Amino acid sequence: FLCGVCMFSPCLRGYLLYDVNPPEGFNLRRDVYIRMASMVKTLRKEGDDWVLVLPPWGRLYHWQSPNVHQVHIPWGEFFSLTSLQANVPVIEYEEFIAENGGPFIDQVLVLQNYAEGWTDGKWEEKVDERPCVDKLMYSKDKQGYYRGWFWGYEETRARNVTCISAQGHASIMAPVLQKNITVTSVMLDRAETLLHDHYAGKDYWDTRRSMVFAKHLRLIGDGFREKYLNSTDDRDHTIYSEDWTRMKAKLGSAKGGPYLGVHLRRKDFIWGHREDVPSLKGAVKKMRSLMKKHKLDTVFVATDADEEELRELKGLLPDMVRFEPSREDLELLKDGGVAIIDQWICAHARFFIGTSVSTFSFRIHEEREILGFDPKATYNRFCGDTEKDCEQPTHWKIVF
Ligand SMILES: C[C@@H]1O[C@H](OP(=O)(O)OP(=O)(O)OC[C@H]2O[C@@H](n3cnc4c(=O)[nH]c(N)nc43)[C@H](O)[C@@H]2O)[C@@H](O)[C@H](O)[C@@H]1O
Repeated sequence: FLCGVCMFSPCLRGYLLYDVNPPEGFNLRRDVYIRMASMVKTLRKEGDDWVLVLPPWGRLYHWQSPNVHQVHIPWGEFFSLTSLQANVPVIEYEEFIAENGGPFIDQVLVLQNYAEGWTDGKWEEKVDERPCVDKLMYSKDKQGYYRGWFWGYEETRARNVTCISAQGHASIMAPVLQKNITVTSVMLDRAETLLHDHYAGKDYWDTRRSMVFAKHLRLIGDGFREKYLNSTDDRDHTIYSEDWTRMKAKLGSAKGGPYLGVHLRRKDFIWGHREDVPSLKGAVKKMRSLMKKHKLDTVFVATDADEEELRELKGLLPDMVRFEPSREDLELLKDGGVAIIDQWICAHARFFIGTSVSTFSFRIHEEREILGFDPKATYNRFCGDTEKDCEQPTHWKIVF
């Protein structure tokens, strides 16, 4: 077992696995990674050799391109593993299977909120083993092992599944794992239940900076910028270092390419008729006024709009530039790769405007913060057509 054994004998490795509520999208999942990385750092402070197992990407609600195989996707397809590893020890799930001698997870802890909510309206950090509140997404097989989604790996089994009510920061789980768990592999399911240890502090930013996009995606984005947007790092003062520990651009140093970058979130953001999301007409009006104000002739639009809305948008804004991969490229890049390239291009624009409370837009803000853009050119969002108090996004200043 793990507790403190490293001081006296060869260290056993603890594997921390995790998963997130199925409907959550790509960019919230990237945020949960930051919380889990922080927890592994806390666990390692005691000297134990914990490693974070990267949950394979797949079956995401928003990744709907037909006939593209989108399951069992390793993190290396989207992010630079060496960069992640320079922050905290991580391994891909298939490496875990190899190291662990098979697809067995010793213990799954399903995190849940307290059934009674916050007692007396008072916030306190707490964690307890409790009966499961929701229907368990795991079922016992004939041999007594638990089956579950497990990122689409049908052969994976858990030896034990328990529910834990947790309220607090990610690291409140560290003592639970250190004191009570005498196994080598633990999976936290519904890991989004835990909060950030210190949102937007140094540790947050270290992990965020380590989430360097995979090189092939950056290269495709850079090639597109040069070819269609007249944008190169030299001219735009956005020189990037693959080694994130050396990437310390001063805010205001980046100029960005001569285009307006837009993230226009649609689909489920408009189905709810949200007050803070504009009509296409409203959005295009805003784009035109920003282009005029910032003397930009080109606009790059990243959007998840459906076919019908895209047609309407093209009619309203015939000169917009979009990244539209061929069928073959889409099969290689997958929806996740295309999303990253869209984000990368938006991150290099002279001026950026995104969509209210979209984590897709938030991740672009962070990327621009890392590249050294003036916050005024980054923390902007569309307002709903009739929205009265259109509060703009918060500037989360980078900390080195
Ligand atoms: C309401 C909530 O919204 C949350 O979405 P939100 O924060 O925008 O952001 P995400 O969590 O990333 O989910 C949106 C997904 O839609 C696609 N998508 C959205 N905008 C673009 C775009 O401009 N370009 C490309 N290529 N793809 C886009 C992409 O797959 C992305 O991961 C969801 O995570 C939750 O599940 C929930 O639906």
